[in-house]
Amino acid sequence: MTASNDEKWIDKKISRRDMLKLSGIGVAGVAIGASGFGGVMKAMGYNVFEPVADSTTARNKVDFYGGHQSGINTAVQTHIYFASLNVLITSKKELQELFKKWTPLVVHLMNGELMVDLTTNTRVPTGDTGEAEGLDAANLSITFGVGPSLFEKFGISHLKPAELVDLPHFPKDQLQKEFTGGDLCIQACANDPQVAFHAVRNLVRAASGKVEIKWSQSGFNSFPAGGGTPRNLFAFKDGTVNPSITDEQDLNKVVWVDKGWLKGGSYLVARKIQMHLETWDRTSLKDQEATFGRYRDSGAALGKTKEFEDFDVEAKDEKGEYVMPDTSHVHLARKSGARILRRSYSYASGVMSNTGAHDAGLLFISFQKDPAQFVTVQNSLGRMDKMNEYITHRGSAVFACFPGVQKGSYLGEALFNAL
Ligand SMILES: C=CC1=C(C)c2cc3[nH]c(cc4nc(cc5[nH]c(cc1n2)c(C)c5CCC(=O)O)C(CCC(=O)O)=C4C)c(C)c3C=C
Ligand SMILES: [Fe+2]
Repeated sequence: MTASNDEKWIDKKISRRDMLKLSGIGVAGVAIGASGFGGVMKAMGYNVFEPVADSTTARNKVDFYGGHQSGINTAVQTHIYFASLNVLITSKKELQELFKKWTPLVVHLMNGELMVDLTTNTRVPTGDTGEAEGLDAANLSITFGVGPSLFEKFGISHLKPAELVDLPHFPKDQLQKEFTGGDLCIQACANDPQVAFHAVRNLVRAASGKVEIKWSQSGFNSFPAGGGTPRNLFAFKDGTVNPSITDEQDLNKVVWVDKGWLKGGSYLVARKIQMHLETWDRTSLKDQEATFGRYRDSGAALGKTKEFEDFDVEAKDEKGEYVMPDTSHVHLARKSGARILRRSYSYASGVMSNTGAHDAGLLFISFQKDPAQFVTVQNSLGRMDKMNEYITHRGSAVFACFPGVQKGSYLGEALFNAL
């Protein structure tokens, strides 16, 4: 191939499909030596010695590089695959190498490309597991966080931000160890469930022997045809009152950490909350609406007509009773005075083996500049929230999500620079 041809190849953006076809060169038996394959890799834009760029031509692509990680102020996608990981390695150097290794792989995944496939030899496992072949980037976002236990494990407790502590026990919590905690998390969200799963699967596979999945949960959000707020499994619009993801000033107040190595990052709180659908389905619509303090169909606050109309939690009717009951979920959440960015997904994972009831609910996820914001809201809901009759908190975790990555840098660099 001439130099000019080579350049033409380099300019060409190559999709997952093209990459598999090229990998097929090896399958067809054409001999490509190590340097030859390096040339093919280069032609594909995969130079292992250079940082990988965000594709400018990929369809449905979320950018990787920027001031913040993707998956926080990213428009909510239809699917999530959330994984909480245990770290098996013990040296700080190995941990740093792991994040350096993951960084370009994440860019490839978010570009809708296959992970770097260093072999065309069909006698060895392929670099990418392949199930995202033919699918585009599907607005994949990938968010990494580190849990409190990671700092203890690596003897770097002095770098653990004071805010990063396990959440306190809340009244009515029935947490199960198998859905709680973790050294690291990977939140993969996409508009295709297989793209989200493929991302986590391949990142964990690339770190084989270094990490293991402690617990994971998939989830979904279904948006109305014309757009708008998705409904949760209790059929109520969920996500109406939330900071705007385009209002950076407001996100600075609510979401982004403004000090230390975590500056530009955020804290992720995950709660796996079972929703007792059978009990809910036996409840009258009036009681359901009193539970949330909103109308089911319109999503408006009780006493209002439009979903996004503001309301006064203290407003009373002519009988002197709260228009929005003071035991309702929204009344108590609003009265807490704390704000968080909610980014939750419904889940349905078969049945509970002990009861035969649906194992379904909400993978509640919120981002905040301090986990104390979540704690304030949860304490306000406390024992009073009428919704407690219909839910059980089963899992819990908190993670510090790194700031965004600039080209040439890698995930978590600020933490490793502080070592
Ligand atoms: C501690 C934080 C919260 C938990 C846990 C939580 C669980 C939870 N919520 C719903 C459904 C709805 N929540 C709604 C509003 C709402 N919820 C929280 C916080 C937690 N929810 C806040 C801060 C708010 C906004 C309050 C406000 O200021 O108006 C609503 C109403 C619509 C909306 O605004 O999104 C619904 C519906 C479920 C089902 C659930 C656990 C399973
Ligand atoms: Fe809520």
